[in-house]
Amino acid sequence: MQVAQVIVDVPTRQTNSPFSYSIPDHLANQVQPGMRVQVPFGNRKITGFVVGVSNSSSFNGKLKPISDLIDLYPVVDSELLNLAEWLADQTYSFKISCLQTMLPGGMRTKNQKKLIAKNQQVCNQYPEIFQGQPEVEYDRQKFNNQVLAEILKLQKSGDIKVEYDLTHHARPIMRKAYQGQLNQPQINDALKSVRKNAVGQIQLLHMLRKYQNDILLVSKWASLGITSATLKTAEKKGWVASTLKRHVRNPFMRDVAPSHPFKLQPDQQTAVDSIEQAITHQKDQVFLLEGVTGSGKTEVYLQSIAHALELGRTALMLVPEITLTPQIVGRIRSRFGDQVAMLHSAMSAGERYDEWQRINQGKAKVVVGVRSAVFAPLKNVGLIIMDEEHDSSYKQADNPRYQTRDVAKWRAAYNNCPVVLGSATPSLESRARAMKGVYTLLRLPHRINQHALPHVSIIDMKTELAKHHSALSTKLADAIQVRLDKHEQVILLLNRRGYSAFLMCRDCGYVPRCPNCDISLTMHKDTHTLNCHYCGHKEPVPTVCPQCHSKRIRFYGMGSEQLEEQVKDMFPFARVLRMDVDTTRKKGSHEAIIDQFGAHKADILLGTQMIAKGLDFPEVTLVGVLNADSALQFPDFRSSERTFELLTQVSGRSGRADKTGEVIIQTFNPDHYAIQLAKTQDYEKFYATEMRVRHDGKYPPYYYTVKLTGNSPSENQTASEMFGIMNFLKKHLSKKAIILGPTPKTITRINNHYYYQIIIKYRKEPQLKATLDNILVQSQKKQRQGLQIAIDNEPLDFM
Ligand SMILES: Nc1ncnc2c1ncn2[C@@H]1O[C@H](COP(=O)(O)OP(=O)(O)OP(=O)(O)O)[C@@H](O)[C@H]1O
Ligand SMILES: [Zn+2]
Ligand SMILES: [Zn+2]
Repeated sequence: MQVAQVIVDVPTRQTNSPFSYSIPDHLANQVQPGMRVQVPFGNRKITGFVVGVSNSSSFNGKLKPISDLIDLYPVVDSELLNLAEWLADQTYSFKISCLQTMLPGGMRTKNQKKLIAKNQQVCNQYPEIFQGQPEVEYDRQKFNNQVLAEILKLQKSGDIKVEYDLTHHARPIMRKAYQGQLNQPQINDALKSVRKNAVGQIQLLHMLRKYQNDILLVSKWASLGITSATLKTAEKKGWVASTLKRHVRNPFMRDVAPSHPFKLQPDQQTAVDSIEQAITHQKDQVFLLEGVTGSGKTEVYLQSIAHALELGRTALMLVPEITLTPQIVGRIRSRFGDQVAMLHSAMSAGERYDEWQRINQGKAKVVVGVRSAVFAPLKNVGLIIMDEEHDSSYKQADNPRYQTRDVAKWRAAYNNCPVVLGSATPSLESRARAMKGVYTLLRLPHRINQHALPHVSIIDMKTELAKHHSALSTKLADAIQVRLDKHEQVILLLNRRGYSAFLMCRDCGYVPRCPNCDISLTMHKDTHTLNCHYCGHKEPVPTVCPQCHSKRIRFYGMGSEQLEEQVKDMFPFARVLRMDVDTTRKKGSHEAIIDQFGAHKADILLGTQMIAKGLDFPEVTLVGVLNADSALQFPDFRSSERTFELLTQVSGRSGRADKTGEVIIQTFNPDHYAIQLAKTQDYEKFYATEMRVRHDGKYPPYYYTVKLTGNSPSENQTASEMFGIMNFLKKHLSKKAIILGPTPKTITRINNHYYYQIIIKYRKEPQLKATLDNILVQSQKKQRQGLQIAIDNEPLDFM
């Protein structure tokens, strides 16, 4: 008898040990690791992942059989199964959530499946499956066990393809299409009969010769030079027939002209050589590519990827949240064309599934994507790149709370390939590792063609605001005017981190707060509501103060919309584009804004963090930062690092080509070292200064850290449970471990749950792993009593 080891999905009773189930005869030799199945559990049927199959069982007694298959082929390969094991261990989470994280969103829920016959012969040979149709819906009720076994065999041999139909999530898009109806002699006859000046029809007939009975979308015909008017005429003559065809979703949305590799500059060449060496010799070496903004890091990535492809291997390139990447994606596609697959959060479930399939089937050789793409089912990986490796979007905030960098390194070790971590402002963790020789440091200290880094000046807004009340300092306003006169371009950054627009009564100081959370409500002008960003609570904007009935209840803080109005008032002839969450909600609008700015159809691009990174426009010679320090007030040990990074990145958008760039930074903390060092763009000095701060404060990278968070509807319960956990930790860890807390979190109440946290800082704690594993197991019992516990290994912040 065959036995399957199954990781089951039972909320509040999770465990990392698989359960054994017997494999019923009709599924003998068909159940494989990496498939999802349905199994009985108690008196329910639940989903599970098969992680192993064996021929006997150590379990004495009768095993329950697997009830049914959810997948007809493994959706997770052996590499990813291994990875899940490691990930669960690393992040103190359950294997089931790791496995689910690896699948594209649309596949996590139950979907209809389609069976597609390889060819007509297969279709005819198995009428019990296909009933004469080339494609049928997989309906478990319709097929008995014997037919199911047959389907599984045919799918294994490649005679049947199984596709997940995401109809419920993303309907297939059907578009008008035309199909040729003529054979070659008929085409010849038609050509003789048609008038000489009917150019369109003649052209169409020639196309029919080539495409015969193919069904082509109207858009495809158009690209061949055939108009829909010509097609309609041809339809009347019976040359073509109209029909509908499934439009294959193209997440790139537009074609990209091919590009060629640049001749590398010496520093770039040295970097590419080292990376290529590691690819060729299959070494899982980690490189830190530290290059100032505009030093040509992207070109290094592209040529290294090309090398991996030449050796018949694949490449994975990770980028921060996609808002900043249309330009980068364009550059990759222009080099590698259709071999590129893309995975990011702005794509629909259907698009992501299509791309996932292309990768899984080996059709895509280069994957570009955000954090979750690190789980792309690429085989034979030859190179992994992480652009902007310091970016905070690489850490997942929910279970499993993984750091993409660690997963990338794991996969590199598994595939014997190098990892390239690239940044102008590497995370202190990575740079410290490079100093120790754990990573290989590659540096690009100069901009391409020796272009100078832009000149940066700092404006003290305290003195500025004493003089006048404008968001733009005199110096910044003057500098903008100069650019407008010279017909150059300007980028203005409004730093939104830790900053939002709120309502306040001018008479009594009343600020509307969320009834469920300890936080003030944020003003949303587009919907004209006050929203809570934590629980989703919404209420109308009051016209009188609920506390003192004054009418002087006003809106405070500057949103990008207000900034746009002010800029337009000051420069009535300037063409201004605004990029923020409101203007980029519609699909493709982000690209549209960037294209427009790139084509110099606007003079000023203003926006939030999304404009800070990755943009490469030669005409931009001025960057203004409206409020550099809104992140500095955060009680967060990384706030200086974040501020320095952001200022360096956005400054790097200025003067990237022949024209010299200028940057003007407005701040209330002109003397803060993060701002002073951003002025000289001196990463080395920043690194040295910040390392001292981290050393003195016993912060990473000198200490390892773990954050434990607990929440429940009762503040008393949360606090007392967290005290219990603290005592447990004290008992099991050494005297050297630093245990901070429990303390209420910065925002203690969210959605009427009370949050407390404990921070552990340590250098060496052999008992830590076992202790936290114990807490993880206990957390399931606590959860049933209403307390949620989260363990965050190496948290991004202590807030
Ligand atoms: N070897 C080269 N010769 C000529 N031009 C190059 C070369 N390498 C890169 N470039 C060009 O120089 C510009 C800057 O390069 P790139 O955008 O790759 O830098 P980067 O370091 O990735 O930038 P950032 O980190 O600031 O976004 C680009 O326009 C790029 O096309
Ligand atoms: Zn009031
Ligand atoms: Zn709320």
